[in-house]
Amino acid sequence: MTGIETPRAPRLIAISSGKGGVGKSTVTANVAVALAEMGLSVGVVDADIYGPSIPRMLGAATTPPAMSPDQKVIPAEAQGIKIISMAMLSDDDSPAILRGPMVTKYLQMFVRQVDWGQLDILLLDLPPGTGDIQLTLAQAFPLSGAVVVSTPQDVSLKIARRGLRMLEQVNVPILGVIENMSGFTCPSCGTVTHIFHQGGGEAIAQELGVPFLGKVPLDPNVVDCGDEGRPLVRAHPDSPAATAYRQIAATLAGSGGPAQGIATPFAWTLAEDSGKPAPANASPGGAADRLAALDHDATGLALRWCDGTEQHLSDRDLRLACQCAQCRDEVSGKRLLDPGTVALDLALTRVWSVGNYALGLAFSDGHASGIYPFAALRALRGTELEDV
Ligand SMILES: Nc1ncnc2c1ncn2[C@@H]1O[C@H](COP(=O)(O)OP(=O)(O)OP(=O)(O)O)[C@@H](O)[C@H]1O
Repeated sequence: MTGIETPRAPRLIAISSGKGGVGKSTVTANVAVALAEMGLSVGVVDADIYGPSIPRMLGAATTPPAMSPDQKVIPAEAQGIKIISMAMLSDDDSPAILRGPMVTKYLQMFVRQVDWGQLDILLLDLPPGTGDIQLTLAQAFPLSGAVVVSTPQDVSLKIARRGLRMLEQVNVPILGVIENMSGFTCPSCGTVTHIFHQGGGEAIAQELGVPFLGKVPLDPNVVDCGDEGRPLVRAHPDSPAATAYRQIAATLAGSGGPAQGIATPFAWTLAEDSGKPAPANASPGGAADRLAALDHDATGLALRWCDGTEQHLSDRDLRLACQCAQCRDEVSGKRLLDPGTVALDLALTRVWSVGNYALGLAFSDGHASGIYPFAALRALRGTELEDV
């Protein structure tokens, strides 16, 4: 059994930002504490592998973690929160130089091979940016949703907008936008003054139709608290920033509930009929881009979508529709796979989930590199495929 396959799987919420230094880790640490204060059982994965700062901000030890008898990593604990971070696996002075695939490997371990116990929420403090690593993460984990942190500055907001679009493309529900360093809290009287522009985060949330979770003001105490390992929500619980963190936590606690559709991750081996996902509810108002059930028989793969639409695609048609780099020219979109080489009796052998947005398919000819996004699958019409 893996770390997240507990009887009640925790909600995995990614905290992301388009660029570094906007306060993503500070938000993660304070929101985690606020969630724990609400009585929830909270874990944090410091997935910011290049600049792990969560242990410092929460005052957790960075000594190498112990292993449980069943060879799981025992997370550190501080402020009532379970924490795992790259900072525990490498010493402070040697920055982690890891390439993309290694990062994903570490993160898989952080989520799946850690003895988390029974968690309600697992927050993932992502590395900044909207590149490959973030995309791979969205594919590797069944995220309940993601939060985007931005500052009120134009450039940060533009990058945040790009990040939001990327998350939308991979079907990660966007739980909302947080505008950090919005206005300045006077250390003596607590009044918030808006030195820079403000409200940009709210405008972007509105423009993209996602929730706006709140504004956290600039507060010099945030920096000291982060450096001393005493999160602001504990050290200055009545400050405007602490109030903002608590409001954000309350909204997050009630959002990102179980996503519609079949539970992910799954890996279904057809010959053994093992790992087949259990069907979920489908109804006319349901999501058109979520799968409610999968079945397979001699005529092909049957898909039922959450809005009740039924679809049937033969194994061979699915193989011919593969969009991987071996089968399609990435630039021209021209098919490289010769339909004449695909046997008429070719069969589907395995089906697995890719994040919340696609299926991976393997076939009896050994081909297993195709990823089939839900939107692309829905657009396929078996009998209308232009092939022989
Ligand atoms: N609301 C705030 N008021 C004042 N300082 C803040 C606030 N939020 C964050 N900071 C400070 O800004 C700096 C960057 O914050 P943090 O490390 O959380 O950003 P980040 O987005 O996680 O950065 P990176 O991903 O690049 O590591 C820290 O010194 C932190 O204390």
